[in-house]
Amino acid sequence: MAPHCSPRFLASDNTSGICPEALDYLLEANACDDLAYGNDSWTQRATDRFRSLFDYDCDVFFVFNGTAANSLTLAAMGQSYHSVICHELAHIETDECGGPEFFSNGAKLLTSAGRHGKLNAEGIEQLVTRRSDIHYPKPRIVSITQATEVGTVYDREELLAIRTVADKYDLRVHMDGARFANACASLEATPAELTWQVGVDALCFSGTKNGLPMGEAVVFFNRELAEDFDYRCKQAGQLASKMRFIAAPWLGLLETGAWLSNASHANAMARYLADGLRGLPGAELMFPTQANSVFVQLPPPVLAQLRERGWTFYTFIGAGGARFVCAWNTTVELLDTLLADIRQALDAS
Ligand SMILES: Cc1ncc(COP(=O)(O)O)c(C=O)c1O
Ligand SMILES: C[C@H](O)[C@H](N)C(=O)O
Repeated sequence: MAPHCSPRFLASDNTSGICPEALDYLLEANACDDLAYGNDSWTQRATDRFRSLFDYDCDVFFVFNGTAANSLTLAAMGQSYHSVICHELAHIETDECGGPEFFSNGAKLLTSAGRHGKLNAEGIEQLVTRRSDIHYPKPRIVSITQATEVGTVYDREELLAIRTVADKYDLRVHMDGARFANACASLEATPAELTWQVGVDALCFSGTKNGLPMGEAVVFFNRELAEDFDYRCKQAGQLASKMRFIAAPWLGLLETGAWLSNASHANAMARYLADGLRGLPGAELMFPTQANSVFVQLPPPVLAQLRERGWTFYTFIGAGGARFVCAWNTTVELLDTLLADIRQALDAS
């Protein structure tokens, strides 16, 4: 890291830079002019690579960020009079500023609680069967976040249980995969095993949090839902004219395998941080650390002390506590410095 950089950014994996693999491919794509609006060779190669990665003839689109990916995908999966069932801590509920409701022209989000930030079949069924009258926005979509907003993951059995209840009530399954790579790494499962093989209809796969400068892939396994999605993107201002500069870095992640190694490293760093916190009197871990984020309860004076020392972390992610997120470039040295600062602040509090 350059000497002028302040490395104490653990608020989000969004604060990380571009990983080398993505940057190499970006620079290669920059060497020549190419066609615009996704007609370039890099976009074709990247979308083909996604079909190879998932071992499925899926439809793939690139948009700039995760809120657009989620909002436009949900709009494509149902009608304005439908509702979307999600967890009460879901990003689409808490942090997208009404984007899903706006782009779907009014679909309502119905929220359910669930242990460790996860929806479960019982909670979904309760919302679906609560009412059947014309005044109730008809449930049509279940949205799950994998890995979840609190750093846990859905295993295959949990995903299959959700698919079973979705089939029972003719619901479609959307997956917010802002940290999908972290879930694959955590569960040592293939992308196919965690998506179409367990009945996911559409996945919003984040590249931004995985080492890209920007860029999310919307992957439709249920291709009927993808009809005219390109027009939906264009109208929403999400059709990149120089799409090759999203596609090429994505290809870099996929062709080199960095998409998985970056996630594995981030997960390992989160486990390292959690292990260090576990031994500290006054620090209370809030959730199992199954992906790349760590939620911990710390006394307010300790949080204030950490901020004074330049550490960045979020405390608004709905579950309380402080969230530290590790990324592809997080180091043990950085975490040791954080742990030492936390230890010192706890001793002083
Ligand atoms: C779980 C989850 N979903 C979606 C998003 C949306 O991403 P963006 O901030 O790029 O709109 C985020 C944030 O980064 C997120 O944490
Ligand atoms: C919460 C914020 O919107 C962002 N999704 C993040 O995880 O950092």
